[in-house]
Amino acid sequence: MSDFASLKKVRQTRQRTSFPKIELPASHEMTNPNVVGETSVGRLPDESTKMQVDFEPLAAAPPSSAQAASTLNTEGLYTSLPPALEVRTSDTDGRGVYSKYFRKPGDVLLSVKPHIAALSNEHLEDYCSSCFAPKPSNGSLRRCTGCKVLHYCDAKCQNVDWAFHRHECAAIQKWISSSSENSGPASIPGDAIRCLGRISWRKQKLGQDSVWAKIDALQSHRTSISKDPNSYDSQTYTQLAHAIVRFLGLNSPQELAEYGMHNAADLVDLVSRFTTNTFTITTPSLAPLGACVSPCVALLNHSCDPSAVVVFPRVGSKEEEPLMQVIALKPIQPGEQILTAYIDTTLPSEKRQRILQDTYHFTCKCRLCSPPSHCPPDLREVMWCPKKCGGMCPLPTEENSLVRCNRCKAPVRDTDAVLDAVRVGEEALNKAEALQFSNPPKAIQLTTNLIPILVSAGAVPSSYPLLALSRLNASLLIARLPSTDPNVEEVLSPEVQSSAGFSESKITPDQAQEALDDAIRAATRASTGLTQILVNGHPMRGIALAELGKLLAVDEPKPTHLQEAGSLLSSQPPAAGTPFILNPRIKSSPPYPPSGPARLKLAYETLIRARQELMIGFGSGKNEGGQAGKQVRQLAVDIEKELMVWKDGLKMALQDQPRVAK
Ligand SMILES: C[S@@+](CC[C@H](N)C(=O)[O-])C[C@H]1O[C@@H](n2cnc3c(N)ncnc32)[C@H](O)[C@@H]1O
Repeated sequence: MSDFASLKKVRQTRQRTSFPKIELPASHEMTNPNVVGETSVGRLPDESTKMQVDFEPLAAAPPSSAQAASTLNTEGLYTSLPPALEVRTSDTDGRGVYSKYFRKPGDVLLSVKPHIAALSNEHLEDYCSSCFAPKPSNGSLRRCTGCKVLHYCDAKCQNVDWAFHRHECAAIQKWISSSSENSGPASIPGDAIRCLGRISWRKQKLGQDSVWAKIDALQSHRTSISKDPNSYDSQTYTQLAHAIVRFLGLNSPQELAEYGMHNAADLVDLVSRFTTNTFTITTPSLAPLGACVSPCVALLNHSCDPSAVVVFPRVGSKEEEPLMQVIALKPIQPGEQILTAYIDTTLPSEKRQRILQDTYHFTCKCRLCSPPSHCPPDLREVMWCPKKCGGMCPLPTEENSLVRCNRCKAPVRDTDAVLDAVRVGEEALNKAEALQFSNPPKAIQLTTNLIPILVSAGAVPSSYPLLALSRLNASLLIARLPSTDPNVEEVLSPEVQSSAGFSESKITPDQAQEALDDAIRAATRASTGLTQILVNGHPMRGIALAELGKLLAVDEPKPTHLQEAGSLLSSQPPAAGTPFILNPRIKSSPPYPPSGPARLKLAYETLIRARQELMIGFGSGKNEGGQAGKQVRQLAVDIEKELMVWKDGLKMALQDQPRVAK
């Protein structure tokens, strides 16, 4: 049977889903890198290492040698793609990657070790900074004796990383000693800065014609940076530019030349190329781990309805990891552009457009963002028909409150109630997201309370913010589950006791069963929502199903619906994503989750479905669905054996029964 350890770990690492915002010491003056007519000076905290970074006027700055170098590097960048792919340029989205041949879902289109990668601060102790493997459950990682910050599996991993860590090691030590608080992750430069440092030091050592200069051939949005000093991108660019100057230990603008930069515009270009082209490295179960840059993967353009996905399935050798792969999600025709999603595509279109505009400076015109007029409403933005005819209506908005069912045409009368539920739900989601690590019981309470409000307002499981609340709720409830390890005796924290109304500090079997069943219901709701809107085989769907299957496979602390032995073979458990969760208006549903053998059978079926999806999202063939797919397969095999034991036991019990005389 399964345990919660891996599920809990996933939850702990789900802290960041997109490009990181870095924190600078308060002494850093915030200046807009692109304000024309205003002299902006970046101040460093340590006066002795103060360097003036004049960021003005960047938009009008002439092409620098770094930009000229990009022409040279473009050729090298394109030839690093495998022969089955080619780069083409269009007026709408610039360069993009096209497939020369037909590819089917699950095909690995591109497989590379990222150019540069760095773990985020909170993972530096628990993951190897070279191969990104987690700390072994029965052992520990080795700490770098220099910086005492990065950790490695062993000396081999450290050697592989040394070319990158060499300068970084000294720079981290200097950074820590000049920080006001000199312990804990806050006093270490973030993953974005460490990535930028690693690129710069490689370029400094190997020169402007080396592979490390390929980043200069990537797209920069320097000239599109907002002129508003308070805008998100303006602040991000300023912070990153200041921090990189400090991390590289630059004392004068002239020193930028060593890194192929000749003025502040070049520095901002570097930062812009990074923010436009960086990826979040994830674990095989999609928890964020850090940041990386891969110039050839960065040539792929975006769609909110993508044909491919970028994943880190952990199928490479230690030296190849973290191996980054682009996998086909849909059939791709010869000559078709391969498109991946840069953002969380479960969000509604307005939110997606805002993030794409703020971070990537473009307006998406994909099928989801600009649907043809006859298209049914997007399931991210719909509610059930108020007349319960089984049809759906677009969720009302402030601008469009006159909405009707797409089937029976009944209007939604109480639009204010729906608008209120959505508004309150969104507020609770923001609060719960902010509190999820500092105060999980409060975050659980917020999400648990708001889900029924949205459900009774008619929201479908895939709609925003219900799906986001359900996913957060499921991950919080999984993290709260007591350990299944018989050697670990857990005591409830006073916080959990008061929030859940427990009178004892030790969890009883009844409470453990209830907590497990709650987590299963929450995971089912989240998985149902994801299945409604994401394409078959999307890695998020596969991982959500795998989590649900693992939960169903956990030994029940106190089985609640023990079946008659004779009903084993005939029992029909509800399929994963049961109708009562899909449509709460259907009242006469069987109890969910089932108990005993019916539950085990459901676990098996869910894991089989998960494996089929993981075999697409994390690659078919040799990949075998990546590490997640292999684990799920093993668990399904174990459960199949357990089901056989049940069946055999039942047969024997029936044979042993005294025959009833006719
Ligand atoms: C990671 S780069 C992709 C490669 C880029 N097209 C190039 O020429 O280097 C991201 C940038 O490409 C452009 N882009 C990507 N997808 C797009 C789309 N669907 N529509 C318009 N522009 C897009 C945007 O300028 C975005 O900031």
